[in-house]
Amino acid sequence: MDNTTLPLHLSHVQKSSSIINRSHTLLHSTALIALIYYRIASFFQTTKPRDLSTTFTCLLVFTGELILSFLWFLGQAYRVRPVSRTVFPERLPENVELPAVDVFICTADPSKEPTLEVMNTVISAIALDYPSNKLHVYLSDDGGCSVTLEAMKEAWRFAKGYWVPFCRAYGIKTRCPEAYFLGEEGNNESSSGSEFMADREKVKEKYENFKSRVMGIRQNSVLIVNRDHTAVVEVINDVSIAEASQEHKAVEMPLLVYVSREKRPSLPHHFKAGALNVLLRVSAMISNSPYILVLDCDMYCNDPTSARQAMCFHLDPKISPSLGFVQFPQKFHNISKTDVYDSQMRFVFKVLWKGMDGLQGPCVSGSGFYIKREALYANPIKDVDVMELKQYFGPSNEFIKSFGRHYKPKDHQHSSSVTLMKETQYLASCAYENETKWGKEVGFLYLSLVEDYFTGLVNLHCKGWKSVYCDPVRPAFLGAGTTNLNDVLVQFTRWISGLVEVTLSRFCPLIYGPKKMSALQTMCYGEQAFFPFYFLPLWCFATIPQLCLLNGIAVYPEASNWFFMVFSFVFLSSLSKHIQEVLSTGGSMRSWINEQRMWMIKSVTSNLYGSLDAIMKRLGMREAKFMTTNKVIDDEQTRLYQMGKIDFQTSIMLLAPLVILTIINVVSFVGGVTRAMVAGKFSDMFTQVFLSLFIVTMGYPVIEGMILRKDKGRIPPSVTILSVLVSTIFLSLGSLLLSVFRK
Ligand SMILES: O=c1ccn([C@@H]2O[C@H](COP(=O)(O)OP(=O)(O)O[C@H]3O[C@H](CO)[C@@H](O)[C@H](O)[C@H]3O)[C@@H](O)[C@H]2O)c(=O)[nH]1
Ligand SMILES: [Mn+2]
Repeated sequence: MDNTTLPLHLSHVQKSSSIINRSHTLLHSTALIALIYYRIASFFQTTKPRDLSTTFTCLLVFTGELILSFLWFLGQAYRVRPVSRTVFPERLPENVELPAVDVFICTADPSKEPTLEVMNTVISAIALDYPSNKLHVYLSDDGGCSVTLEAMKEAWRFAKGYWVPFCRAYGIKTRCPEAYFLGEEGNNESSSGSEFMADREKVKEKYENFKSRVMGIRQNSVLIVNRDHTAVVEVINDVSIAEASQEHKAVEMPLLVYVSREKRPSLPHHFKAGALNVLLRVSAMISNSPYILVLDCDMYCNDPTSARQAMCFHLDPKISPSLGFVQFPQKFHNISKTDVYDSQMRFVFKVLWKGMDGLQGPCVSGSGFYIKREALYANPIKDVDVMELKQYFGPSNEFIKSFGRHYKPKDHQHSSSVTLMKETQYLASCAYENETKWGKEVGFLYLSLVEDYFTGLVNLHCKGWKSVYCDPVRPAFLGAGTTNLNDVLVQFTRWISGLVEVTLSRFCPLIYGPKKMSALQTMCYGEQAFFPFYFLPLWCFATIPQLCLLNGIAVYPEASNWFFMVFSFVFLSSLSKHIQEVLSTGGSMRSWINEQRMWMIKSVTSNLYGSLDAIMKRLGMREAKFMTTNKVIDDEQTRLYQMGKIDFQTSIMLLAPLVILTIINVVSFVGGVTRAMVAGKFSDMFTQVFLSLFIVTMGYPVIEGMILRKDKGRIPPSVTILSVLVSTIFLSLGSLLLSVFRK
């Protein structure tokens, strides 16, 4: 059949989901309106006048309900039109017609990001199934560490000498060597002839050698982040290395470049966004590819065809002019069966992004996206005079010349010329961005710690660019997920802080978005901007009804009241909708519990601290700080994670809220049941007793960690004692206050 007439990709609206979703939205919103009516009416009722304590606590609970309803309402935008997609890379044009791709990999800290893992990512990118003269791999080293540069040379030798030829000869699917030799592929391959087995053995041995050399380099150096150095740009595939080994045949290889931008302790460097902007400029001088793949240093390429899959969208003339980027989900290679921490963020990548894909497209998700270079340069490239361009892009003439220049494959040979290297160093210097629009309007934006979310919002979707979500069966990229409570919460706190930075700025999506994006797309971005504030209703619902229960104050309608049905419906309807969404996307009841529990845990800790952090930054009381996520494996922690046991080894700041809230709910549940048995009255407090029971059930791992567990990951007795103290103070002070204001 003629390839040119067949579509490169298909999209498919998930009809049944969207019908279920829309009906649920209708029912649930009706119930919410009834609930709000009940609350308002009860404040004004005159038949049973209320005392001050009741009014005040009901007002608090009502505020919590309003915040939850608002967030729920914003979230409905994801549910309107979920989409899934299929690609047909075999229908792409010939290799000569494919556009060039630059791969950007970022690393920052050699002590938290093991060099071997980073090199595996680099090698997997070099080995992508894409014409090698159209592939260029850049590693940005914010650690400024000679270890990384030396290891890269080793990686280049191993890739050129053995790995790439081996992968090409046998069509190996797993192109990350560590994953390949750990996994099953190859051991039971159907075509496992004796020649293949021999080659495999040889490559394996060379890989072991490569590994021990990298380990050796690490051992003989100090692994500290260098915060004071000039820019280093080095093209790795220089002739000296290629000729050094006689064994190397004429293997065509992609270009490999090491970039470590200038760092000075007194100057801001804007973390990953700053690193990516330097790569944008440096790569423009060397390869200037029209498309860019961005990867975190732990996210190796697991499917060599991802670039071709992305091109199925970028090369479709119908969508290409407005298509900014193709996002693949973040997936992880170290997720256990139970995944207690929901480290894979199932819901985001299985439900939310599919929902946005049916609108203007998913958010930039930090890693695993193929973006159009032009989209990052913002508007004013065409028909503007050079002086104006310089105000945007900085003083480099060479860089500005790159705009019109089309990439020529032969340029490789000239890529290490002296003048060129001088220019790239200049482009990678701290001073270059002064008085320019980099980070403000051009490239990746600096205002927020979640540069991905923010850049996607302001520079892409609000400028009219669209995105698509590509979630093939074989994961395109696999990274290292956070698999202990501390890493999960620290990472989440950073994200929350970054989101709140945007929410508090003039770019708050609900203000900035409506004129620039559709209402539904704005709602999705808004949901993420306001989702940090979940900590308000969750803290309220975990303390106020409980305190009231112990003091005999009812904050919900009694079980015989008609409105009791409304409250029950709202509760059950939101739980069952979540269950339906988890089950219909391949999750289990266990995943539902984990997601629900982690949402509660994160809300009362990370959401609270992250929001405070952002507010303090806003007030100038705190400086932005990027805590790089730890990617080093700890055996004991991995064991607990594999067993599905929460590892409570974390700071007291993050742990205490969980313990305090659990204790308060245990006390109020016991108090409530006792009261019902003694007074024989159950109906007026039923909801409050039930709420405590629900929280205690969800918090069961905390109780287990306090009392039953003896391993390293248990809750330390000191934290338990402190929490008992704080809970007692809260309950007695609270009770005192309530009684003062009660007649
Ligand atoms: O100053 C810095 C800090 C970080 N990084 C790199 O940025 C990447 C992401 O950092 P990581 O510590 O792994 O953070 P995560 O929270 O795991 O990353 C998620 O969240 C980030 C936004 O906070 C996104 O940029 C990432 O793509 C996304 O995976 C890593 O490759 C780092 O090496 C830098 O290059 N320079
Ligand atoms: Mn990461």
